[in-house]
Amino acid sequence: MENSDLFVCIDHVAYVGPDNEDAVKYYTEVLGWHELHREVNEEQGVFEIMVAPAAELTEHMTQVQLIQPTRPDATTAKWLEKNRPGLHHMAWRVADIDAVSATLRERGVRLLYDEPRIGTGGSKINFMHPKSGKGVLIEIVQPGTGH
Ligand SMILES: C[C@@H](C(=O)O)C(=O)SCCNC(=O)CCNC(=O)[C@H](O)C(C)(C)COP(=O)(O)OP(=O)(O)OC[C@H]1O[C@@H](n2cnc3c(N)ncnc32)[C@H](O)[C@@H]1OP(=O)(O)O
Repeated sequence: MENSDLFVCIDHVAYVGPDNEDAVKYYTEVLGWHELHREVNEEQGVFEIMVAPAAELTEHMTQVQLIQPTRPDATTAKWLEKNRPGLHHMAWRVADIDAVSATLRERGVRLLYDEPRIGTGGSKINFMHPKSGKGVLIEIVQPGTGH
């Protein structure tokens, strides 16, 4: 795969905190952002709200994903025990997650899941371990139809 075919844009940046309704109130009422989507992802143990600076997404617009853990054994709950609320990960959009995953593995990148899992809006997701992301947890995401 050519380097130019790997990544499309920064899809979203994820904030983790204990109270999503409080976080979304701040983004919408103080900062003037728009809530575009919300859902609970049982597998990941997160309640997430997608917000953007515009009411309609343009092609490569980056969203902020507000995340509240839904159970104590969720990875984000464990993260909150060790860190203050704040930026948790960055997600890079891809067109073909299987092809990109294969190329990244060939290049020695450590992906957390053998196969993609389901993310926001039916997207397909995987994560690069922070050790493979220069200290940053990076999600790769192939958008679904409800994104
Ligand atoms: C639904 C969705 C969507 O977008 O559609 C989502 O986003 S779900 C979002 C929530 N889901 C996820 O995050 C799933 C992927 N994440 C994970 O599986 C986990 O968080 C791991 C990345 C494997 C870390 O778990 P682990 O149990 O190993 O934690 P740990 O505290 O022992 O951390 C191991 C090392 O990774 C570092 N580390 C942990 N979390 C980090 C983070 N968010 N950013 C940067 N570094 C991080 C720790 O500092 C530590 O470094 P040192 O070893 O140097 O001390």
